[in-house]
Amino acid sequence: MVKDINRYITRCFDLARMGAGSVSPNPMVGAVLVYDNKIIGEGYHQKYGGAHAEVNALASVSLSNRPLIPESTLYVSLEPCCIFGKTPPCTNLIIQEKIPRVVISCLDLTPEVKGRGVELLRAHGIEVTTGVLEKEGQALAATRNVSVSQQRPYVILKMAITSNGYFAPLDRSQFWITQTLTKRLVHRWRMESDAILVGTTTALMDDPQLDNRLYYGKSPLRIVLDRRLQLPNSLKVFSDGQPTLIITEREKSINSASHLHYLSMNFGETFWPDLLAILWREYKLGVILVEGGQKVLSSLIDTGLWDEARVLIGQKSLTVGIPSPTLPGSPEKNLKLGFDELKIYQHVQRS
Ligand SMILES: NC(=O)C1=CN([C@@H]2O[C@H](COP(=O)(O)OP(=O)(O)OC[C@H]3O[C@@H](n4cnc5c(N)ncnc54)[C@H](OP(=O)(O)O)[C@@H]3O)[C@@H](O)[C@H]2O)C=CC1
Ligand SMILES: Nc1c(N[C@@H]2O[C@H](COP(=O)(O)O)[C@@H](O)[C@H]2O)[nH]c(=O)[nH]c1=O
Ligand SMILES: [Zn+2]
Repeated sequence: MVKDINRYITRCFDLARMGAGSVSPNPMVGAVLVYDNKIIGEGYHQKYGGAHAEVNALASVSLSNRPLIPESTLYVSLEPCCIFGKTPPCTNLIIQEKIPRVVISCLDLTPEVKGRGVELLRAHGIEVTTGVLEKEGQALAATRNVSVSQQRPYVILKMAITSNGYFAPLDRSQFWITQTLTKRLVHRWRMESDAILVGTTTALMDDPQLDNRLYYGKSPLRIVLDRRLQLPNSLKVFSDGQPTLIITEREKSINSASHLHYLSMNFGETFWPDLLAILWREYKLGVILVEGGQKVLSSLIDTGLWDEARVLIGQKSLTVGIPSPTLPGSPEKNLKLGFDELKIYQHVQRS
């Protein structure tokens, strides 16, 4: 029985992941409806602003199976919403459809939901089980749950380092550390993020494209720090016609192209919390991938404003160079990627 429950929740997770890159700042959510140990409906949140997983799961039930709904169990990877957001509350639908049992992996930490969805269902006599494969469910909902509780995007630090711990050559020229195949994984991470951010020197020295060329799906918004608007217009992030947000303390340059957006702000002590709060509140960015350089990554680590770090270790080495940023603690995961290695660190926020 527990095995079956875990299997259905795992199916919810698999469905939820199909929304990666399309639903942020909403969470990835999957749902299955089960009658007599058979799945009769399943769905996931496919697009930001679109129908929720529960709605899609119920809509997928065939006409002949519809009478079974009031005798079925709904499995959902995240607590059903009980608020009017872009769509009506899923709790209303579950109550209307007379679903007698709901099994949930983890709670939605959106302040207006946060357990109220569960309470509402129980108040209507629905049997609710929570906490099934909770750790996996929380990992899937982490970007959403961190952003709604911290009022800022979920921040992923990404860096490539040499086998002997260097980040870049001393002259700051571009030095490719990882194998070609790893690049495709990085482009997948880009697709799954709402924005990529880099520092001024990285934009200048690497002239990166910062787009998703090697995986399916969208490219994220590019964010470049350019305090004094000193970077040349010829850089790819400014000249390829795709959108870039430039963070500066100057006023927007007159005559700028329409794909270039400017955010003028103070580069003082509270720069990072101020910037992240604006990116969440005004730009609705739920996940940011920070791709360097060393100064930008180190200053985010120092302020504690990061949630996850993905460190790629290549086989190449440098005899001298800029040392890699130092992360506190030890990695939660160590993975082998062909000739490269990937270490994933999680940063537990003080809330
Ligand atoms: N191995 C890897 O994964 C990567 C390596 N690189 C390499 O790293 C090198 C560049 O790194 P690095 O020199 O550290 O430069 P960064 O790309 O981190 O840019 C740093 C500059 O950004 C500006 N800046 C504005 N606000 C901030 C802030 N709050 N915190 C930090 N910087 C801020 C400053 O310039 P100003 O004072 O002018 O405002 C600062 O000097 C290059 O060699 C590049 O090839 C880059 C990315 C990834
Ligand atoms: N050197 C290095 C990386 N560098 C990162 O990749 C950016 C280039 O992006 P693009 O121009 O879109 O391909 C560059 O500015 C920096 O952020 N990444 C890696 O996976 N491995 C590497 O060895
Ligand atoms: Zn909902």
